[in-house]
Amino acid sequence: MAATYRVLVTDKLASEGLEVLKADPRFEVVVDSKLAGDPQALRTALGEADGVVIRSGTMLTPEVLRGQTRLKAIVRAGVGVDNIDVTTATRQGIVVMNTPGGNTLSTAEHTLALLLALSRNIAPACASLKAGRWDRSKYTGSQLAGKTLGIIGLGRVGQAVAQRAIGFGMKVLGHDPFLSPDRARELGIEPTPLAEMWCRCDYLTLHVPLTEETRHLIGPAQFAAMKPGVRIVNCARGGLIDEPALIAALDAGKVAGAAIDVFEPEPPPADDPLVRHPKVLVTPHLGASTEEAQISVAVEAARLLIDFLGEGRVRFAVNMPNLDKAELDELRHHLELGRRLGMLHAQMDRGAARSVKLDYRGDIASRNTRLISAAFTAGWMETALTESVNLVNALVLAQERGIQITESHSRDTEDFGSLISAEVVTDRKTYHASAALFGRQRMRLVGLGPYQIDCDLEGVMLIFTHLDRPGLIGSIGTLMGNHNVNIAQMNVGRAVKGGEAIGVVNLDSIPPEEALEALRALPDLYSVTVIQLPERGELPAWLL
Ligand SMILES: NC(=O)C1=CN([C@@H]2O[C@H](COP(=O)(O)OP(=O)(O)OC[C@H]3O[C@@H](n4cnc5c(N)ncnc54)[C@H](O)[C@@H]3O)[C@@H](O)[C@H]2O)C=CC1
Ligand SMILES: O=C(O)C(=O)COP(=O)(O)O
Repeated sequence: MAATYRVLVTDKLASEGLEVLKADPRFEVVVDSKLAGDPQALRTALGEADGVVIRSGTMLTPEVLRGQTRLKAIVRAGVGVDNIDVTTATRQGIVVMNTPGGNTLSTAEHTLALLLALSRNIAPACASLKAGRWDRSKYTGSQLAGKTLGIIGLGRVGQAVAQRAIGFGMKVLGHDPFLSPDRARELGIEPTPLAEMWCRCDYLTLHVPLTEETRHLIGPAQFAAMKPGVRIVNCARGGLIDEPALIAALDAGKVAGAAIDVFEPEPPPADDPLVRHPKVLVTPHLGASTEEAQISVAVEAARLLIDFLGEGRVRFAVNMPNLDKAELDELRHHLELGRRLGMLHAQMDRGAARSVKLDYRGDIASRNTRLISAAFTAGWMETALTESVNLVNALVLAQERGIQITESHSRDTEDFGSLISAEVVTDRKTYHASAALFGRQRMRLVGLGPYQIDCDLEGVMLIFTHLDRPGLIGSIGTLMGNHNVNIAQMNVGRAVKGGEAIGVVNLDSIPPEEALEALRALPDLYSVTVIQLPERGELPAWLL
C-alpha cells in the first residue's frame, strides 16, 4: 500500500518514536537533520510533507512556514515552541502540537544537578584534580539545606524542582501568575511577588516559557535588587536572562555563580563570554536529554501525528482547542452544518463584512461551539481568500480582518433539538439564516431572513424572493424544465398570505445564464440567487 502521509523529522529523535511512525503503513518517514541548518532546503522539503517532527534545533521561522500548503501539522517532541513561529503556522492553518510532561522529570533532575554542582564547584574541582592538583580549600562549597530557592514559573518542571528542593531541606519561594496561592502553599511553596523574590533568595531558578513577555525577565534592574552572593540556574531558555547583564553581575561579585543549560542563540559562539566565564557552569541544552525523556517525547510525538493526520484527533495543540476522536465524530456533522451555513452566507451577500453573531440553541449550546464558529468562518471566508481556511486559522484570519465573531447560547429551542443561527452584518445588509440537523446528519436550512423554510442545505440551490401569488412557482418550474434543469425539491416560506415570500429550489445542476435571465424577467419575482454547496455527504479534508 502506498503511504498517504509524508512526515519529515529534522532533529535527532529517539528510534522508538521513528518505529511507531514506520509501523503505520500510511506513513512515509524522512529523517534529515541536515535540513535544520539550511532554511531554504527546509522550506522546500516542508513543501512536500504533511507533518514535521522537530526538537529545539530546527527553526520554523515565518520565512520557512509562509506559503506552505501541504504541511498540516508540526509536532515539537518536547515542550518549548519558541523556535516555531506559531502565529504564521496558525495563519497557514497548520496545527502545532507539543509533548508536555515527557521530559519534566529529566529537566527537573538536571536543574537539581546544576544547583548541586554549582554549589559544590563540581566542574572546576574535577578539572583541577584531573590537571594534577589537590586543591580542597579553593573549592569549599555552599550547602543547599537551609537556603532559600526562588522558582520563577511553577508549571510541570517548576513544581518538580520545588518538590526535590524541599527534599534537600531548602525553603522554596515561587512566582507564577497562573498558579493559585493556595495550591502553591499546598505544594510547600511560599507564593511570592517577583519584586520580593529578588532580595530574599540565595538561589534562583527559571522555569517559564520564552515569550515576548518573559524575554529578559532578568536584566540589570533585577540583578541590582538581588541578594549579594545569589546563585542562578537557567534550564528554561537563553533569552530569559539578559546575558551581558549577567556577566556584569558575575564580574561585580553580585552573583556568585550561574549554571546555564540554554543559550541564545544555540549553539552559542565558541568565544561566548558567558560560556567561558569562570563562575559559570554550562551544559549544552541537556535538560531533556535522558534516554527516558527522549523515548517518551519521541513516542508521544509519533502518536500525536498519527492521531491527527490519520484520525483527525487533536491533542496537545498549542494553537487550537483539543478535539478527541469521539468528540470529532459527534461534532463532525454540526461542524459541517456550520461550514455550509457560512458558505450560504458568503453567497447570499457579498458585501464588506463587519461582524458575525452565531446563536446556538438546544443541546449544541453546551458543546464546543467555538469550533463550530471556526467551521462557519472557514466556510464563510473560503471563497474570498487565497490561502486555505480551516478550523485552525479561520478565527485568526477573521480577527486579523477586524471581523468580530461572537456567540450566544441558550438551552431552549422551540422546534429543534439543536439549532444554529448566523447573523452576518455587511456594509450592505444584515442577513440571517438558521440550520439544523435532521436525524444525525441530514443538513437542513430552516430559516432564511425573516422566513421559516425547510430544505436540504446541499448542492445547487436557487433562492428567490417573490410575491406570494398563484401560478408563479409553477412558471419557475416550467422555466427550469425548458432549460433541462431538473428540480430535486422545492420549498416556500412566507410571513403573511399574499405578501413577500421566499422560495428555495434544490436543483440537480447549475441553471444556464439564459434561464436565470428569463427568471429575473418574470413579473413579481424580486431577487434570484444561485448558491453552490457541497453535495450530501461531502466533507472537506479537514473534517474527514
Ligand atoms: N532545558 C531543557 O531541555 C528543557 C527546557 N524546558 C523549558 O522549560 C519551560 C517550562 O517547561 P514546563 O514546566 O514543562 O512548562 P509549563 O507550561 O508546565 O510551565 C510554565 C509555567 O510558566 C508560567 N509562566 C508563564 N509566564 C510567566 C511569568 N511571566 N512569570 C511566572 N510564571 C510564568 C506558566 O503559568 C506555567 O505554569 C519550557 O517552556 C521550556 O522552555 C522544558 C523542558 C526541557
Ligand atoms: O522540551 C523543551 O522545551 C526543551 O528545551 C528540550 O529541548 P530538546 O528537545 O532537547 O532540543
